[in-house]
Amino acid sequence: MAFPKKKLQGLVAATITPMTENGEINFSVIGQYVDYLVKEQGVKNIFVNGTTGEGLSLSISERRQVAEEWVTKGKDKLDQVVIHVGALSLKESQELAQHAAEIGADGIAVIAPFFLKPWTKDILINFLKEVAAAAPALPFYYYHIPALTGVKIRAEELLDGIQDKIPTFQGLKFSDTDLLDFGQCVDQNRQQQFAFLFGVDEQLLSALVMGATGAVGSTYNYLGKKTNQMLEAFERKDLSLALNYQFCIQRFINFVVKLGKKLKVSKNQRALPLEDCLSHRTLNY
Ligand SMILES: CC(=O)N[C@@H]([C@@H](O)[C@H](O)[C@H](O)CO)[C@@H](O)CC(=O)C(=O)O
Repeated sequence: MAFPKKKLQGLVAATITPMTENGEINFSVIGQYVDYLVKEQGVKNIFVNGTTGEGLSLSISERRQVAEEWVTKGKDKLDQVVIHVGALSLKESQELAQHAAEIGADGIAVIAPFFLKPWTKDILINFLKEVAAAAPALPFYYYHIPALTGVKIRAEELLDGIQDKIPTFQGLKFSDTDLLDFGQCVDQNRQQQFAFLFGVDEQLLSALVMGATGAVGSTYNYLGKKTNQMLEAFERKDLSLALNYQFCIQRFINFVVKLGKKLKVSKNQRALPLEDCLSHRTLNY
């Protein structure tokens, strides 16, 4: 077993799956995408085939190919490539987990099955355990996203004794706004070396205060640099500056949220005054 592996920390970009105009996966740009994340955003960890990557809307064959391409193109450039392998079918999830191990991914993550839902902690744990067992050398992360799965089992409850059941358990990707639940996950597992990865980008600063060790999110694809500045300010205990960065990021996300489905960018038009939002002119510090 490859443990203990380097702990997953800092920013993790939840990658978009690039598509052609015909709805086919555009593998040809993944190499450039890796370079962009590393060089322009300072982000060296990625989370593939998750919510942002529309993993659950892809076929199993597509998910395998996408995972493989990211691992191949990220080799010697990225620190960690985590593959989301959750599926409604246990067999498919296990197949994807095994495949992630074969191609040399650095970890796997799994959401709760969301159609016929597990209604107790034990049922959910049993499902996760079976998937994790298909890749026994890979760090395993539980991907908690109750608003989308409808599975409301509290993460804090799930984590209680989890390593006894899933020895490869390494951390939690927490995509929810319940900071009581998140804080208790951290507080009750201080003896463990788990990664606590927060997934609500607009609230990351609050989660850092609660003990988040990193973050997985869609905005780190393009706000990675800015968010890294927030992490640095937080590390230096400059909370006022960190808050300015968080507010800046919130203004951006708020703008996009308000646009909703109307968000369209023509070739010559910027969707929003990104520079105004992100430049030092707006950040009054
Ligand atoms: C529901 C959703 O898509 N949440 C995003 C956030 O990064 C989200 O886009 C961001 O906080 C803006 O609201 C991530 O938690 C999802 C994610 O990490 C993933 O793509 O797997």
